[in-house]
Amino acid sequence: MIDKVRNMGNGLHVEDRSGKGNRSRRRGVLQFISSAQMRTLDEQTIQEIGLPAAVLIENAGRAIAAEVVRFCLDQKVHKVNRGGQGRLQRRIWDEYPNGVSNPNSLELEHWLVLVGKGNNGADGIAAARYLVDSGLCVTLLYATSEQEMSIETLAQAAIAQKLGIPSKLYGRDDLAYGQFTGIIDALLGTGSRGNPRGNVAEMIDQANLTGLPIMCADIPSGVDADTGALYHPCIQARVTLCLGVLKAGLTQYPGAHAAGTVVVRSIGIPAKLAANVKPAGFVLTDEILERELGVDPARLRDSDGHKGTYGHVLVAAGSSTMSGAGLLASKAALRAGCGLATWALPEALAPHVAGAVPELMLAPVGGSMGWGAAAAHEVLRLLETRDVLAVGPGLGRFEEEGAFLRALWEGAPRPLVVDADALNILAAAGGLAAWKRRESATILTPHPGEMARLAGVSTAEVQRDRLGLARAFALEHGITLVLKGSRTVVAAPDGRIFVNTTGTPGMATGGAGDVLTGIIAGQLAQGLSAEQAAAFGVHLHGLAGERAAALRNSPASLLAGDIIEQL
Ligand SMILES: NC(=O)C1=CN([C@@H]2O[C@H](COP(=O)(O)OP(=O)(O)OC[C@H]3O[C@@H](n4cnc5c(N)ncnc54)[C@H](OP(=O)(O)O)[C@@H]3O)[C@@H](O)[C@H]2O)[C@@H](O)CC1
Ligand SMILES: [K+]
Repeated sequence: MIDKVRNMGNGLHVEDRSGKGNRSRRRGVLQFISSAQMRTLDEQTIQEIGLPAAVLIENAGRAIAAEVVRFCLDQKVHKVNRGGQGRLQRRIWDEYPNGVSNPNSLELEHWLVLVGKGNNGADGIAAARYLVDSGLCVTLLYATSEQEMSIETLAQAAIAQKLGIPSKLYGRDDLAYGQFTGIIDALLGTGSRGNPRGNVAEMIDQANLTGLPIMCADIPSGVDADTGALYHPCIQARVTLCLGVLKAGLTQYPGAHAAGTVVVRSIGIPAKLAANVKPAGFVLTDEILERELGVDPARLRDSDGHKGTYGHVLVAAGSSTMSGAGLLASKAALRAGCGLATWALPEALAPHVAGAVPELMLAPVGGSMGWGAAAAHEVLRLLETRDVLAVGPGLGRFEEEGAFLRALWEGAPRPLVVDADALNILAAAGGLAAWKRRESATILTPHPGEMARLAGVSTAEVQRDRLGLARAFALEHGITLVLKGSRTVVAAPDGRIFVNTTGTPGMATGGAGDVLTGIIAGQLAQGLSAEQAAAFGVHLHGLAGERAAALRNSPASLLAGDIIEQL
């Protein structure tokens, strides 16, 4: 199966191209691995199985060339559409994507291939051969002389020379970029280390400056394949043809942005070998939810179920200036399918919100003091007859906040979701290190700023390696972590990682996090485990956000409450 992970706004869209036409669906089993794992897989295939490197490179070259042809034809269809020439459009689609297209439709294309000295460069040269045979003009631009090339790259360069494919050596030969229609970046792949240097760095800068569409072999040169962090300089691509298995760094920003549309294609690594590799993580699709997490995405309900079957969520949230947070979280829990929800809130707030959500029960706590140590004990008493506690949205900061949260953390014998202000209280009190480790399921849902406070690092450090940090944190503290932001990362305490595929930039709006907390708590109440509830929760939250955004004139107009209505 060929999977396509398409960048649309901040979302991650998976296309399955195995069927007829392109159906944009979040389907397929998409796992990602590190660059070290990929190198091991390459080596095992070559050395243990005996499949020559040249075969893998041949497959890689053919896959890259096919994607370039596809890209060129897509561009033509786009242009034709604008000109309204429907018949020509149909003709192009008829010949696409099966086999090599009519060379006439590609003769004006002239692609420049940037060739590095490693095997990534070899892939680029192999691609050049297939492109020439498809009717395109191609020029190779070598970063280094032959003496520095890997054995495979040298072999490919010799073949290209015999075929008369034009080539230049960077720094020695003049080159007019104006003649080209596109660029293949085959400078650096999984063997890349640190900031691109020397000729490679100059070639990256110049390629970006041309404004031409860039297609990357395997990864964009300058992206950290494991974290998605950018080195300097870094290719800014239109498409990245990822070879063999999706690389972890392409799932996270800013690497995901530099990569553009990511297409994952097989290069002939035997499935048996690939199956032995423990993935670094999974992209959340329906299949992954079902296969890896045992979640039924259809959310079927028992025909003889009653409200007690689906659990009772208790939300401890809200303050006089942030009353909406508790309402949003509680209502989202109900819409997520729990049977009942109770909102524990400061007594003074209760009269102002009574009746706002008729399905919701209110439990005023804390007397005239509001939130404090005494309120915590009332919350724990309420929890005796409820299934899940979510704490934090709109809570604010208050005296006795550490004692309040510690009482809940150590005293709640039920699944607990900790969000927003409760995360900051947890960080300020040093609770993760000092308090008793919880036995029941615990989910923390920080955004990058809250994560930074919890981990004692800067926000920039969190964002530099979201996958690595989330995994290490969940493992160390035995909790399930939902690290929010584009491509939300869910890390389970056993070290498994899931990257969310749904959502829209419109969801960057106040209250959206409170809604997520409610959805996750609602799933926990229905009996899902912490990692099931967290992963399925972020998936549902994003889907609902997409639907809600589509109903508005602009995604920018999305309100958190709209997300709840689309659950
Ligand atoms: N393995 C296989 O058999 C197969 C591999 N395939 C393909 O090959 C890719 C991996 O190939 P690879 O291992 O040769 O590494 P690759 O990234 O091409 O080059 C690294 C070279 O660049 C250099 N260099 C490093 N960092 C640098 C920097 N910052 N700035 C400047 N230079 C830098 C470094 O040399 P150094 O500077 O250390 O002397 C090193 O020699 C993989 O992504 C895939 O596309 C498959 O398609 C088929 C089978
Ligand atoms: K590359």
